[in-house]
Amino acid sequence: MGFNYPDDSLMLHTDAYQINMVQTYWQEGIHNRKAVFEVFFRNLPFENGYAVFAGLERVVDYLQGLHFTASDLEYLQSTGWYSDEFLAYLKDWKFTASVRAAREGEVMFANEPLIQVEGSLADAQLVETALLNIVNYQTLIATKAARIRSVVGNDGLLEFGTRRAQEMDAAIWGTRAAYIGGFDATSNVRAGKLFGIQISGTHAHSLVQTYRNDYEAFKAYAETHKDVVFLVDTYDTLRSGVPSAIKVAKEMGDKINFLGVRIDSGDMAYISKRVREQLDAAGFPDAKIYASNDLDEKTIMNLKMQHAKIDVWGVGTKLITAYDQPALGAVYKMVSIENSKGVMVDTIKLSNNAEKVSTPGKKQVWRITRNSDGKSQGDYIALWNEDPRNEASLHMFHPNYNYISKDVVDFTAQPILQDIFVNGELVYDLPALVAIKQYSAMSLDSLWEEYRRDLNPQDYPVDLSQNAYDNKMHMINEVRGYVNELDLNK
Ligand SMILES: Nc1ncnc2c1ncn2[C@@H]1O[C@H](COP(=O)(O)OP(=O)(O)OP(=O)(O)O)[C@@H](O)[C@H]1O
Ligand SMILES: O=P(O)(O)OC[C@H]1O[C@H](OP(=O)(O)OP(=O)(O)O)[C@H](O)[C@@H]1O
Ligand SMILES: O=C(O)c1cccnc1
Repeated sequence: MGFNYPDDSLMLHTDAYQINMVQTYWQEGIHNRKAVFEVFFRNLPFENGYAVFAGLERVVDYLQGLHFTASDLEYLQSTGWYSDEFLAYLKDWKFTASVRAAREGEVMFANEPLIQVEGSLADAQLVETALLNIVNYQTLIATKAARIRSVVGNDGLLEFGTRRAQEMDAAIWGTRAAYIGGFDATSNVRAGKLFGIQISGTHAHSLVQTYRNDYEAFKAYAETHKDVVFLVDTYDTLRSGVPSAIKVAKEMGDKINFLGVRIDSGDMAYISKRVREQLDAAGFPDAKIYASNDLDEKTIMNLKMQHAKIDVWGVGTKLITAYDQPALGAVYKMVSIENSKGVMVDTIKLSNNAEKVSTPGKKQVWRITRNSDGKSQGDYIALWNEDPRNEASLHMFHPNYNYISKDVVDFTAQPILQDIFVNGELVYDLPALVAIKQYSAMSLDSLWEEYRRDLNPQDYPVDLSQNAYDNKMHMINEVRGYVNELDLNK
């Protein structure tokens, strides 16, 4: 569509303040100073013990070949905010920064870089908004999906959210994120086409309403489809819906593959048990019971506690909208910048709220696993020039409560941030989606159960190296001293 702009691009999918700042830097001649920014979130969503990082593929797609098109520049000019010389600079601008990121599907934690952008101040600033937009949403949905997967065990899990999603992009990319987080299939046909996700589905109440009769509707449907699941709750699940489904399944025999029935209302624990009895008694012990209706991990867990006889769960609204926590809150913070002498200096953002004080310096996240059992001991955030693989013993301590500490020996340290772009060139082979999903399950599996449970999980250790910690303390003191000196209220 392009809203009548044949060359519409995502370049202006940003906040005006980014371009405004870049105009300042350009005017001052500092736009090419090197800077490092990192994306991280401060709190895990849904009070979960981990997050599933998602969005990298779209980030790559967005960054590749990013530039201002003619209509982008025309629009910027029409605002009257930017000088012709600056617009001429934007016309030739290309993204040439380096980007490092966690693999898609990786389990990640609060206060650790998910993505790192290192390049000119202009490059790093211009891409902030889109990067956050992508990663905030997709990571949130992948995490919600993983929570739901964790309560259903090996049951089937279908994504049904498109109709309730916050518009079309959210439906498509949310479906992809849900798949990474553990869903098996989706009802969204375009997501099937674009991403190769298995599509799946039953039928709506309107089919039954059209025929005004369960039996007629199921019969007509069965005559035109194989692998059928009948929605049995339009009029009366136990007296009409299920008996009609059974009748059609018996009549059609081998001509259809009767997969089962879906229930979408009522007391699903009670009804599913009665439906199971009816299907079994009719000789369909393998027919599955599908359930949907405002499900989420809490309701599903509760239904399982009630021994509901449900085999396949269809989840829409509460997954795709991240209903109980609609924002992840990931931020993009500058951690280092080149000074006028060409030297990189670390930067910090202070706050009265200790949680909001950023950790200065370009960093790597190291996942520390104990060799004896392959389980994660915690993440170790170190300055870029450090390499814990050279250490025989690693001192890990809580960044706020230093007395909580341990020394780890016989460990493997895996660097989490990978090179994605080097000086604007894509150097990363994007894995197939199914490989991302498998990687995610593996990454989750490396966590102790205590961090994985849905309710009140233990805090996974995210520690700073001694150098990263000392650097942070040093900078806090330095900035405090500077503010005291400068205090204009004095
Ligand atoms: N046994 C159960 N235990 C806990 N929650 C249940 C149980 N059975 C159903 N639920 C959930 O309770 C909620 C009931 O919602 P709602 O009142 O909208 O359903 P309904 O009236 O049965 O159906 P309809 O969608 O036709 O209004 C849903 O979120 C459903 O998933
Ligand atoms: O409840 P969710 O988790 O969002 O799952 C998707 C819902 O969408 C459909 O209902 P809808 O009332 O839109 O259509 P229908 O007439 O087919 O039931 C379906 O029956 C589910 O209830
Ligand atoms: O196929 C289904 O059963 C389905 C699809 C979307 C929403 N609700 C149900």
